[in-house]
Amino acid sequence: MKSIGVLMTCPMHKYLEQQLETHFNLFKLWHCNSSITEFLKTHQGNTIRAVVGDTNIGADAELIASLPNLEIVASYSVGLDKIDLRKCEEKGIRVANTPDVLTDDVADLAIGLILGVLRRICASDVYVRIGKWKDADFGLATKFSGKSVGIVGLGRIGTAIAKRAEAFGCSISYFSRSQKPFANYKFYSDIIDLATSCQILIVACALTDETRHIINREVIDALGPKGILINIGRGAHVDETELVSALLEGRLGGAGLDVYENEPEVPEELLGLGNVVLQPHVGSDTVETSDAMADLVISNLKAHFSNKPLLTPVI
Ligand SMILES: O=CC(=O)O
Repeated sequence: MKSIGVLMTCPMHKYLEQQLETHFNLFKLWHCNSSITEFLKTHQGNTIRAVVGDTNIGADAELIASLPNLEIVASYSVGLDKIDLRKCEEKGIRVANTPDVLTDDVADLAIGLILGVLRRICASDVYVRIGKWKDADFGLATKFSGKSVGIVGLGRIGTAIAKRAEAFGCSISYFSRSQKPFANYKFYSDIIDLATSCQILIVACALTDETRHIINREVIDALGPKGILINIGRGAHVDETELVSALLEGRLGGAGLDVYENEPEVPEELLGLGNVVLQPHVGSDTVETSDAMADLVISNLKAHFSNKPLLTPVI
């Protein structure tokens, strides 16, 4: 397989890069200072048969159009929102992603964000470090155990979050396109009803045209001044301007965010808020999970080029 051209769209996990270099003829898109077209002209775009993208740069229509011999997009992510799936389908290009291996990490972080916001873990850590404890006690936080948790999207990650929250004695309800026969949680077909009924709302669905800005002003107001919003999905699930103004005006109790609309840009106003915990899109970024995701990308590519079924096919 050493002669098969594989294009990586941006720097990802070093181990993945090494594995791709070992098994394939690796091209790195970020090594070009010119346009994609220019890069592909100099690097013989027609030798490239696979693209490996991630949550930053996937495979959009322009990239797909410039690779006449592209056969597969193997994404180093579970999210598919940076891949033009319609184009891939149209052109018979296979698509694979990295589900399952990252579920636990993302669900763990969702719980971490809830605890971070409610128990004010980041603020109290700073309090100790800067010596304020010597002057006065930190003050009170808010209990997590027993709260009502609403989950937007009860897929693999949403279900893993639900299980964890259950262990904290929380009542679980969810919103999704359809009721899940396997889930013993209260189903809401209307997201406003879900937001009204829960204290913590967690976004855990895929980003699609239907779920873009699914968390809008109405949902935020339904969640209310004591409500907490957790987003481990995609920034674009939330109308960020509305989120910022709700937090500034006290119409929302707090937020734990791993993702933003224009990453790595984070709205300036959020930086000064004590009721907000911010993470730099690291839901699946542990050594163990990153290695497992990389192995899955390599296995999908090897399967494809050996005419075997993909391990985690999307298309
Ligand atoms: O955001 C992370 C992913 O889609 O894998």
